[in-house]
Amino acid sequence: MGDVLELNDVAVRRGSKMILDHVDWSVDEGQRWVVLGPNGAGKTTVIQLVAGRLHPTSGSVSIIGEQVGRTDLAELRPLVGLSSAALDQRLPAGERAVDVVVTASYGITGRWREEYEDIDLQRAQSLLDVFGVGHLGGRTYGTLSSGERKRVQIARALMPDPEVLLLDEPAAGLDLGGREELMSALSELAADGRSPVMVLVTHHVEEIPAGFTHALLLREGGVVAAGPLEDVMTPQHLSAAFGLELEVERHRDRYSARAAGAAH
Ligand SMILES: Nc1ncnc2c1ncn2[C@@H]1O[C@H](COP(=O)(O)OP(=O)(O)OP(=O)(O)O)[C@@H](O)[C@H]1O
Repeated sequence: MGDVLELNDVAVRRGSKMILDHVDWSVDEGQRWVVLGPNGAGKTTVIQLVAGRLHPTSGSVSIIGEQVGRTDLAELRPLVGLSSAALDQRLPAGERAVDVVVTASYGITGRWREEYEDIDLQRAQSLLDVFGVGHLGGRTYGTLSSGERKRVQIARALMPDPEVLLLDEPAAGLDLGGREELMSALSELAADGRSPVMVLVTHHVEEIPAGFTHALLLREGGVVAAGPLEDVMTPQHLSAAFGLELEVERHRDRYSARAAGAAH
């Protein structure tokens, strides 16, 4: 049984549509997972379940040994740091980047009348430093580029020192330089034994940071394959997930994929 996250025969239904069906997934301490699959495969829905934001229609979801439905979701949420596009839209454009990070200790978006401890502000600043945006702490969030915002969001997700870090498409919309900088920051985080369990959602095999250990491959709400990265990232599994014949290459610690037979 997964110590950290566990899905047992999970289904999620919306109206007549099964968004997830018969999903089993187990995540242990120290692992770094990528959740990969085409549009509409159910990746964000899986993340919402393990973030304690959504109840399954059937089956069971456990977060750090606590079963969703039997435990107050409000108690589970601080254990899980989440960075997603939906959350980004709720962050106030007029707030300083450092405040966007520090408010996460209080589980809120938007600084109001709270007094923050110096130690919290120092932690927020050092997390911004780790992601290379320490010099932007005093700038308002709305003035940051999308790449800078992504890094502030990840710093925010790490602020409460969560047990699990969930990153839903962290590289979406970034240019090549921004993507590669983010990949290298995430690789460093993945290599640090003090980091939380990490789960990263993407459509692109090129966006799997070096140092990630496992993959969950989804298609149409079901699991195509799950396990150690090298076992899952085969042409057979990826072709089945994406519905076309793919060639897959690994160069050092990074992957790339293209349609089989495409001009080289
Ligand atoms: N509230 C809802 N009502 C109906 N259908 C929904 C609802 N939420 C999600 N879906 C559908 O469930 C499916 C899975 O959605 P989900 O966002 O989890 O997929 P995804 O793999 O993250 O997709 P993408 O890569 O496009 O972001 C999609 O077909 C989506 O249209």
